[in-house]
Amino acid sequence: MLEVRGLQKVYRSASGDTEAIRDLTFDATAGEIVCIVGPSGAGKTTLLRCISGLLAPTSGTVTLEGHDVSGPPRGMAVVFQEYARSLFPWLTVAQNVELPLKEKGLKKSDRARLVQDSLEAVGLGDVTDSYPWQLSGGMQQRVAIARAAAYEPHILLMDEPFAAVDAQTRADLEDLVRDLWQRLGITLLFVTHDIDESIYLGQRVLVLSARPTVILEDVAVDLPDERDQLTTRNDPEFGRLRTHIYDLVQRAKQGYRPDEEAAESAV
Ligand SMILES: Nc1ncnc2c1ncn2[C@@H]1O[C@H](COP(=O)(O)OP(=O)(O)OP(=O)(O)O)[C@@H](O)[C@H]1O
Repeated sequence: MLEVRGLQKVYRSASGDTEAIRDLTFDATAGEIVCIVGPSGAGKTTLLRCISGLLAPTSGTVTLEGHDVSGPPRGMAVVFQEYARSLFPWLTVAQNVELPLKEKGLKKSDRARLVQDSLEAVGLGDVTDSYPWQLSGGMQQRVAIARAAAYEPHILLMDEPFAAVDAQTRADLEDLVRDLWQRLGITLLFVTHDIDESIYLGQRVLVLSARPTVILEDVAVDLPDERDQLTTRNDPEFGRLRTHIYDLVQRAKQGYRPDEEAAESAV
């Protein structure tokens, strides 16, 4: 589904170069949930921007379903942290969800069905004619998720989508995302700061080093596919993974890198 090969990104500016990503190589197979964690400023957003074709890599390639990504790919949807900025305040909830479907060229009856189905799937079937600013933060993020789901993407990228909502809403949205993922059979790449969230959602967790980023470890999450907030988080394997990933992220913050050469340049 997705192949990232030798990805490097250097931001160039008059005040100097910033190497955000040094060398990233990984795959995601169709239907997989891969979570990405790493220290603040590691380059997680940069990585998602390169994968979504919004930013050109300095070197390396991103291939989606066999095609090189050089602009926003058709089969991809993205949900960002800032739902308030990603929804149009002058459009109703239904119109916000419908907009990308118009751009996709779907006919009116198909659009209406997808809008209604996706809003019902996220529990917002009764606020379709409201405006985003009339909804709570958690509800607005549900609209953004419904918009992505209605688009019927093959791959969905989510960049810290729940960072701005309260803990209870966050747990509900995590379950919603797992539910949509299971029902739609999509591939999901999910960036988060929250180690527990990465384990709860993921089948794999990619742990990134500090900038310039490389992969420290590709951790397999060996937990049953049926997850719930109490049982899964109390599973001894969940605790083991939490300790392991926490330790990796702490070492990443202290400058630990897997390759000798990079370790020297980071000092
Ligand atoms: N447009 C830009 N121009 C120059 N440098 C940039 C630009 N965007 C990001 N950077 C730098 O690249 C590095 C990686 O940034 P990025 O936002 O990808 O990290 P992140 O892991 O997503 O951070 P956080 O976890 O804090 O959200 C940072 O040092 C940042 O300052």
